[in-house]
Amino acid sequence: MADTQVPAQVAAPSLIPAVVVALPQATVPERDRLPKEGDEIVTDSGKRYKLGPVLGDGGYGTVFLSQDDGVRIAVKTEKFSKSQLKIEILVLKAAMQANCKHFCELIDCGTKSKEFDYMMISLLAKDLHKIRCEMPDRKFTMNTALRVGLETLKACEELHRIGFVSRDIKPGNFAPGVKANRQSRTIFMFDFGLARRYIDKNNNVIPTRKEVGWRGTTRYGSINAHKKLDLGRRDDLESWFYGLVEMTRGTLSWRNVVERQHVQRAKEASRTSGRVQFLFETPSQFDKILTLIDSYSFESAPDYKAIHKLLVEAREERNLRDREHWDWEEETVSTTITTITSFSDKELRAKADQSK
Ligand SMILES: Nc1ncnc2c1ncn2[C@@H]1O[C@H](COP(=O)(O)OP(=O)(O)OP(=O)(O)O)[C@@H](O)[C@H]1O
Repeated sequence: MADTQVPAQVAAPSLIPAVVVALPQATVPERDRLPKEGDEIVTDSGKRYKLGPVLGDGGYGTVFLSQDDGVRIAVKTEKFSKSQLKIEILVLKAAMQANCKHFCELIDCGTKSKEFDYMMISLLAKDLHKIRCEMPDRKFTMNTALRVGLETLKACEELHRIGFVSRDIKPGNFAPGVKANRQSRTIFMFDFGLARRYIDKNNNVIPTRKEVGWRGTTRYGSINAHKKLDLGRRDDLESWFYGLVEMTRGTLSWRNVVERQHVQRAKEASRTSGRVQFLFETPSQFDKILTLIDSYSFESAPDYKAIHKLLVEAREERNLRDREHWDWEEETVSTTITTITSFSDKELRAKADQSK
């Protein structure tokens, strides 16, 4: 109702400076205003993206469903003054240049002056944390857990290959692609808000800055993160490993521990007296993977191949076959053939229907 203020101005025009009267309120950008469902973003190239239902909320913004030439996509927006999208865009551009397989395509990006930053990226299904929590016993079958382990390890390797560390590796930052893009068996890494370059222009590892602040998520942070040390590739892999154990077992020894310091102690114990409990009912290869990761220093280039080989070995020991369905695909039960649809695909269709 912008018009409601006009009568006062009309009644006493001589009291109001001309510049104020002439300036329509709608043209003044409201600092850090986020868009909402139904709004349209017009990019610098003039392309228009209508924002559909909200897919998720982040710390500084909102992710929306949208469309690009009839293809469903995601639009991530973040408040102008808080935005971490610049680093995310840097990572996604580098990933596209290097033909990485485990990152969203960056379709478009830009800034709505003083209000918000935005980027248009390929659509993903529900993240691995949410999918796991919907599984019986809150864990994946061994077949899916190990395949997810292989896919997410590849994603970490790709990120490191293009010169970045995530510093926030966790199941909630990985998601399968959508069936419509034929990507439901590829796991994508997303959310690079805490990412950082770890190599300089000459491909040398940037020396550790020793103590820095806390980075990441308490449950999955490496022991170095607890010690507030600079984080490198090995720390991403330590976090990856915690996620892998959780997806395989359905729990982590420190799941119900709240205090960050106590979580650190539980992680330290998981290398000594608590190791058996930590790795309970996981493949014997997990113990070897943990030993390998723990042997790396800040500068080490991890041996991704060796970890990959151990995961493959765990699969072979159990005769697990690639042809079997993944936990988020609907099973083909006896003679009743159901369509293989990811949960998220269904939900997205429902969301899109609701907004029609
Ligand atoms: N490409 C995508 N496709 C579908 N949903 C997405 C996509 N990217 C993000 N989302 C959804 O939006 C949520 C928030 O996204 P993201 O984690 O990137 O934001 P964030 O602000 O960094 O979040 P946080 O504060 O949790 O770190 C995700 O949990 C996910 O549900």
